[in-house]
Amino acid sequence: MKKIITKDYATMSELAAAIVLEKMMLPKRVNLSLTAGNTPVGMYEILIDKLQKMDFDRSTVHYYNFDEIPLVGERYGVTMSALNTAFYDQVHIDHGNLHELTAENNQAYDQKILQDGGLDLVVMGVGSDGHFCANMPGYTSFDRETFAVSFEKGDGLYTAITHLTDKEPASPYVTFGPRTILASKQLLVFANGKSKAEIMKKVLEGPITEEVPASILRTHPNITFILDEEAAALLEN
Ligand SMILES: N[C@@H]1[C@@H](O)[C@H](O)[C@@H](COP(=O)(O)O)O[C@@H]1O
Repeated sequence: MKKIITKDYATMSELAAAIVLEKMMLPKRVNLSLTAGNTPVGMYEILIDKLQKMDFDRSTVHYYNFDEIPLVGERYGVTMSALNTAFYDQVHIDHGNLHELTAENNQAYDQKILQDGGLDLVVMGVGSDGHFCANMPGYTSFDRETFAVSFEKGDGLYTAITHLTDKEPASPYVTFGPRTILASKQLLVFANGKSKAEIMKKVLEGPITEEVPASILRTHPNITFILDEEAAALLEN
């Protein structure tokens, strides 16, 4: 496990962008999974700026969304819409290179990834409750590959999900499971700000437990955590 602590959000974003860019430039097919959310906003700004200025072969890089909350009456769910806006549309990624995770294809998704050569890099944030992708505390089993989770209007998951979108979510949501993530060749996890300090202490230095889903990530042999000083404030090591 590699841990990098940066002085601020801008430096964290630069380092993350450099790791992603290096992968994108490999002279071969590259399979990436990238996170939505607030954490990667700075990273995407840097990547967009660099990619717009360089001659970049977009055809060799493929993107596999790692979770999705479908929306009632909408073509795209929460994650795909967010990634389209934050990154894919900005750098004109061909839709043939975007692999949507859906309620229909989730059971075959791990097999598809394997057939496509496996994931080269997954970039993830961590929720302040310790979730990664959509592996929530209380709904996580470390044995799982990609799976769907049903919810009903008004139940605990529905309530948790409505914090992530202003629109009406449609059951089930879908997510990579821990086994899907751990099968990736490389992982990058980043976190910034005081609101992530307590959870990053648990993720990096607490017990590995399904109650803190992201704690399993540190068992991966090729994982880098990048934290700004605020998110790292409670770490002992
Ligand atoms: N599905 C996403 C996660 O992939 C993301 O890591 C998390 C943290 O988001 P943020 O970066 O906004 O804190 O939010 C959502 O739940």
